[in-house]
Amino acid sequence: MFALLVLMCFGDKLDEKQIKQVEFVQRRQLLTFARFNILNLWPKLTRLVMRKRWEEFFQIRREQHEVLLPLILARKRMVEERKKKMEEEEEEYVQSYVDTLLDLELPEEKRKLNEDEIVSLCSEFLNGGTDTTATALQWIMANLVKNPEIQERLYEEVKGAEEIEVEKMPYLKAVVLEGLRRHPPGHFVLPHSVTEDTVLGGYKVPKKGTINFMVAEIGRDPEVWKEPMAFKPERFMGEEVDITGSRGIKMMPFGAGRRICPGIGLAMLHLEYYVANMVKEFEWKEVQEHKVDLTEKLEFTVVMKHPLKARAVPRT
Ligand code: HEM
Repeated sequence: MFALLVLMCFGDKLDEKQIKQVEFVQRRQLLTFARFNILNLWPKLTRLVMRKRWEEFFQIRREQHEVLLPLILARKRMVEERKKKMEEEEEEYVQSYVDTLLDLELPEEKRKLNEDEIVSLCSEFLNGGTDTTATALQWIMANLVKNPEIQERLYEEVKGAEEIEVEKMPYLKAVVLEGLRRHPPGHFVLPHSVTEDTVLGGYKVPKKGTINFMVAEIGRDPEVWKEPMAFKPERFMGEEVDITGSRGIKMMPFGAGRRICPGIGLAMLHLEYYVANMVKEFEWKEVQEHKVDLTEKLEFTVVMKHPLKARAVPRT
């Protein structure tokens, strides 16, 4: 998943060593996220009393720059060369995320993004799109291992297809949606700030107050969902479910409204393709010594406390 996101971000394929370097700086950032969060609460105060931690934070950021920036600049040079070539030889190339950032002009400020901003946006793209999708995939596969009859019904839908055409596979979509409802990778959205005094559900929320939403509880509300803790993709069959929240909210694994996850389309596509191909090529069986255990554990996302261990038997 990470290598795929790196390819989408920087364009041309990087070698294994480069991917490992990117993975190292990004993973370290994720793992230290909680430790540095406090610096953000009272920056003026913590700059005085937590100087060591600030230094550590800047050092990690510097090292991230040292790895990501050369890749961005190399891509910039390559795109410029290719653009020249294209004019001469009409050659085409696939756009990467970095290309779009290099082209972007901020309309209000009438300026291009600077290097620091591009590094941050690449980092956000890589971190935002890897753990979330990989976690969701693991939960979905765990439920398919635990429920062989659901896996079999899905296999019936995907087995004949030469290529996976997700729009013709309603049960596949239902399996992915049920996975996201029952096990959203994030149990909360990112913190949101209120722009004016307001009242929500009878509670006064003051201007600048921080609020969040209980994503997992919403998707497991027994007043909205029948048998909410059961894994039943059938509940999504024949029913158009809108997960963007534009027509009411029954589940919101990607958030809702203006700050909804910008990777929603990509994530759904990745999940559908991965699940379909994994089930098409292999039968996923439970291993006696490693029974599927759906206990949750909070890391950067809410992951399986005991990661899935299954036997993948090639389909003949
Ligand atoms: C199953 C996969 C994913 C899930 C469940 C997920 C979920 C979320 C959630 C809940 C938020 C916060 C929304 C809010 O605060 O209201 C978010 C934000 C974000 N996601 Fe995703 N996401 C996924 C995949 C991706 C992918 C593939 C990308 C990009 C490649 C991505 C990039 C982002 C970014 C950049 C933000 C921050 C947006 C902002 O600050 O406004 N996500 N995501």
